[in-house]
Amino acid sequence: MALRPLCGDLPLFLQSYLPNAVEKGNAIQPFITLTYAQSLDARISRGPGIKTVISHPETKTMTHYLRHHHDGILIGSGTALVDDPGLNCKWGPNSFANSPRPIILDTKQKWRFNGSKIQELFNKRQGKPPIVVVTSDPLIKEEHVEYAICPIDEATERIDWKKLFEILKEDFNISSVMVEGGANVINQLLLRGDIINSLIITIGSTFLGNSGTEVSPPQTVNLKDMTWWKGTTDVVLCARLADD
Ligand SMILES: NC(=O)C1=CN([C@@H]2O[C@H](COP(=O)(O)OP(=O)(O)OC[C@H]3O[C@@H](n4cnc5c(N)ncnc54)[C@H](O)[C@@H]3O)[C@@H](O)[C@H]2O)C=CC1
Ligand SMILES: Nc1nc(O)c(N)c(N[C@@H]2O[C@H](COP(=O)(O)O)[C@@H](O)[C@H]2O)n1
Repeated sequence: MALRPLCGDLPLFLQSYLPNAVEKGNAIQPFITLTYAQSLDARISRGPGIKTVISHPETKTMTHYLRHHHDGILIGSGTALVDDPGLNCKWGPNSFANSPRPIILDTKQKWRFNGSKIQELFNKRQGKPPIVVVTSDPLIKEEHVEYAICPIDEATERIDWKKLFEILKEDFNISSVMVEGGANVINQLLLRGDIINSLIITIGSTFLGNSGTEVSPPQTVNLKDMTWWKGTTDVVLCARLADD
């Protein structure tokens, strides 16, 4: 379905939270934006396995505008398996050129490009082929997929985010990444003020209830540089993670 036109005041509202060309060019780390849509009770879906629309069409367009401004878009395997998202950019005249590279964090190697929405869009030249993040040489290598091999942190049994973003910049020329979720990924990265440059949260005017998938980091997280946009049914918060 076609997107609504972008609300006229959003580009200026978002401007100082978008990847900056000068910063991008000089940094070792890519510019990282953490962005998602949540309900008033901090749920990002109605429950496990349930793809849930929270954003109003005008904030959905904003998400595609954000996609246009990033080289890569990262999600966890939970989201890839449940939502089968397209992760392309429908904003602007050329979906292929405007789209970020989908990056799927799939250390357990469960997600397949073959048969996915990402493949369907790639075949129609409306989206880019994905980079799949793994911890060792993948058991199955799919055509058109590139693999980022990222070491696992022995203590946490998770990949080291800093290392991953360095690999994406160094080996794949990805200078900016928009992280879209899901909850597991967001709850980790809300604690990483050392990595996250911008936080952009759409808040829909609905409660999804306590069986919904919750975004809530394991400890207090303070924000700085907050600014709010108000749409028809949603508000958008732009901020940065505070150092404390
Ligand atoms: N409303 C919104 O904006 C969004 C909503 N969602 C929703 O979120 C839900 C999925 O969230 P989750 O189940 O939490 O899954 P998730 O998408 O956060 O993926 C979790 C998986 O990613 C991998 N992973 C995460 N961090 C890792 C690390 N540091 N190292 C290695 N592997 C790592 C693991 O395999 C883990 O099981 C779905 O219901 C989806 O619809 C997802 C994205 C955005
Ligand atoms: N911005 C936003 N609003 C919502 O209401 C959502 N449910 C999401 N979900 C994210 O978008 C992905 C779907 O992308 P495609 O439209 O298929 O390209 C989904 O997987 C979540 O990451 N986002």
